[in-house]
Amino acid sequence: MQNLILASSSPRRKELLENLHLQFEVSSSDVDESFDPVLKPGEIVKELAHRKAQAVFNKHPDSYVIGSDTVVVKDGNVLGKPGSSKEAFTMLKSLSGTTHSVYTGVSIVTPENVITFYEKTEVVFWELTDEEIDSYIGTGEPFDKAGAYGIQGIGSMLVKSINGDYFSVVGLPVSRTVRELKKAGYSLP
Ligand SMILES: Cc1cn([C@H]2C[C@H](O)[C@@H](COP(=O)(O)OP(=O)(O)OP(=O)(O)O)O2)c(=O)[nH]c1=O
Repeated sequence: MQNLILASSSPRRKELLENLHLQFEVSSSDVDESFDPVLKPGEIVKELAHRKAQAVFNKHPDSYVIGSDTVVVKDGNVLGKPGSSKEAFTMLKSLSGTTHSVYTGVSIVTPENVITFYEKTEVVFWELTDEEIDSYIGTGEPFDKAGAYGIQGIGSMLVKSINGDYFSVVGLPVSRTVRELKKAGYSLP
């Protein structure tokens, strides 16, 4: 049985992979999450996902390791996690009443292969009043999430529609990940 590791500290990613009833461990390592701003968003999330997976693989070189990274992109600006309430407000205000893209990169590093891909999902937000934005920030939910919202939580109230994989917005495009894992040589139970 091959050893599977999710290289992530995100409780959401763990939960999404658990839904598949696969046996895996969780391990994360601090990687530098800075990126070259001239890169396209798909390349950024692939690079960061690969960095996360490779760092854990280096410590467990006989394992199958999955790393992932999510960013929100609005008008060419790449939004990560907000560092303050003010930044969360600016992010949510920019997303209000418009469409943005969520990019999630996934990298699978194994003793024989490296497979890295990304998924893009379009998300449409309702028009939000400043009061609605402030009260959402007051819930504390935005702070550990790219773009300052969580579609799976109270942030679901902000979302009018999506086009693409819901699970990718939450942080891991599970169905594509499993297909790529199989291609990488992982035997599903
Ligand atoms: C847009 C959006 C993002 N997110 C989360 C997914 C990611 O956890 C987070 C983006 O930060 P990431 O840097 O991708 O991940 P992370 O730091 O949480 O975890 P790790 O690097 O250890 O794997 O934003 C949601 O939970 N819901 C959403 O709707």
